[in-house]
Amino acid sequence: MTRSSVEAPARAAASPLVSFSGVGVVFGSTGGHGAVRALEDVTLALAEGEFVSLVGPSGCGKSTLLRIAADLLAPTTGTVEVAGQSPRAARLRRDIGFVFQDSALLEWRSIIDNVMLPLELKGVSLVERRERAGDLIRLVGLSGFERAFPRQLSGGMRQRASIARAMSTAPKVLLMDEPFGALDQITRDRLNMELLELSQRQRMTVLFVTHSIREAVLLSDRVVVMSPRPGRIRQVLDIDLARPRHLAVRNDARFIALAQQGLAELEGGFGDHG
Ligand SMILES: Nc1ncnc2c1ncn2[C@@H]1O[C@H](COP(=O)(O)OP(=O)(O)OP(=O)(O)O)[C@@H](O)[C@H]1O
Repeated sequence: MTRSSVEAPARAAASPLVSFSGVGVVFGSTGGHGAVRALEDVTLALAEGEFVSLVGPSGCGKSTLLRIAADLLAPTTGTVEVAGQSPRAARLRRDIGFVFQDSALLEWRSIIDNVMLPLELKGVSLVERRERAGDLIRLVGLSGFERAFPRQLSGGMRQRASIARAMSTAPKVLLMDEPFGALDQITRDRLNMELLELSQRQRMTVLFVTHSIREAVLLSDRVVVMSPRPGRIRQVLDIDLARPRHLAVRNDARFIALAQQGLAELEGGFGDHG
């Protein structure tokens, strides 16, 4: 059955885990000379366990939206809730995990020490930290590399470690900003599959930024296409492909049609702008 994109936000609104309501962001003084309107009137709700991707032209405010949810930035207008509370409260309760394009691991700490860091900050005992970090390292396929340092790992392995670290506090929401953008295609495919499996198994709510429409369609329940700056929601695509998904789904006619539709929306956005 095909769900329309009009019904989808209502479904998410039933018990939203993340909600943006009328969010706008202006950098610099509002109305001032150097002011940059990054986002305008963004309203979006993610249901618990939902995987939503943001795609849009460079500079349309995707990272800005993620940073707002992560409490790294306050919106100029509008409101945001994460797990029923403000982003600040959600961050302090460690309900949010964040993964960047560059793994941003601490180079002087071993992999297990990196994964344990959020637990350390939360005051979890050393015994429990070791156990949980060990489990996560196994989960992301890095067994045997606990004592290695980040520089000894490949890019894909570093991203796996980064995902394990973000998941260490069992966050309700995982925010991912182009996490696989710097990886080769084969590693990226493999990590896409692992992320799909992990997010389903842990019932995590994921907000994922990517430049690849195909990656967005492969992973998501919904794909949000944004307009050029100031970023607004241009279209929400419902990805009605069955789960569990495998890489081969990319050959299905429905996948190809959805990816083409997303691309057309993106290109249309550029057309409207110019
Ligand atoms: N701290 C800041 N001060 C001023 N302008 C900023 C700041 N952060 C972001 N911007 C501007 O806001 C706009 C949105 O940036 P953002 O990084 O969110 O876009 P994006 O869609 O993630 O881009 P990309 O796809 O290239 O990563 C850009 O024009 C950027 O230059």
